[in-house]
Amino acid sequence: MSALLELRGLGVRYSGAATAALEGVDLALAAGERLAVIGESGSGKSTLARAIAGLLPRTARLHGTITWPGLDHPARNGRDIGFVFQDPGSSLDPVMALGDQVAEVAHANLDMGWRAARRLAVELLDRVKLPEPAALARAYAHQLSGGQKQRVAIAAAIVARPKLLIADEATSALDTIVQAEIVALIRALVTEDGMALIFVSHDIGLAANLADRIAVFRHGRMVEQATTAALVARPRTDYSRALLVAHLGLEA
Ligand SMILES: Nc1ncnc2c1ncn2[C@@H]1O[C@H](COP(=O)(O)OP(=O)(O)OP(=O)(O)O)[C@@H](O)[C@H]1O
Repeated sequence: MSALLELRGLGVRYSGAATAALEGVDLALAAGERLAVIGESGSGKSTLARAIAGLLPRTARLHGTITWPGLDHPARNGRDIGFVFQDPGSSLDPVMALGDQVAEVAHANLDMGWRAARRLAVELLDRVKLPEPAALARAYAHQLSGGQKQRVAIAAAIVARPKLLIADEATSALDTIVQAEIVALIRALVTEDGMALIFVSHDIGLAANLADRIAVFRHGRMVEQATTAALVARPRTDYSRALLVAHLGLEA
C-alpha cells in the first residue's frame, strides 16, 4: 500500500513547558491503514493527533516534518482529515440544528450548495445509524444522548470523504456498551470508505480490536510500534507489556 502520511522527527513543545510534549516521532501511515496510538495520560497522544490535523494551539512549536505523499495538495482538516474529539458535547454547536452542522462541512469542503449539502447531511445521519435522520437533522445537540451526539460528530467528520479519520479518545466519555457500538461504527465506516484511521486511546483492548498496527507512546516518545498481532503476542518493551498485563488483569 502507498504511504498516505509520513512523520519525520516530529516534535512539539508548548510554550512555557519544561519538556517537549512530543519528541523524535518517525511514523508512516499507509492509505486505508488502521493505526492505534496508545499510552497513558500525558504521553502525547492528543498532541500527535492535533499536530497531524493542524489543530495545535498557537502556543505550540512544531519541529520535524509532516508530509502527505498520498495527497497532491496540503492536507486540509474537514476535507482530507476528519477529526472526532473526545467530548461530543463540546464539539457540537448547541444552537445550530444537527443537520446543518454536518451540512456546513459538506458546503465548505465539497463545493456544494446548501440544499444539496442538507440532503447529504440527512444521508450521513442515516449512515451513522441514527433513527429518523430527516427529523433528527432539525433537532439540537441537547436532545441527544452522548453516544448519539458522537454519531453526529462522526457524520460531520466523514461527510467530505476524507482520506484519514482521526478519533481522539472518541469513545472515552461513553459507557462500555455505547463505546463498543461506536467502535463498531468506526470500523464499518473506515472499511466501507477505504479511509485510513488513527484511533487514539488509552485502552489497549479497544485499540487491539480495531487496529492493524499499534504505536505505543510514553513521555512524548514512541516507544514501540508493531502489528497488533505482534504487539499483543510479543511486546518488545516493558511498558507495552505492563499495559497489556493491566488490561488482561482488568479482563480477568
Ligand atoms: N495546550 C497545551 N498547553 C500546554 N501544555 C499542553 C497542552 N496540551 C497538552 N499539554 C501537555 O503536553 C503533554 C502531552 O499531552 P497530551 O494531551 O498530548 O497527552 P495525551 O497522551 O493525549 O493525554 P490524555 O490522554 O490525558 O489526553 C502533557 O504534559 C500536557 O500537559
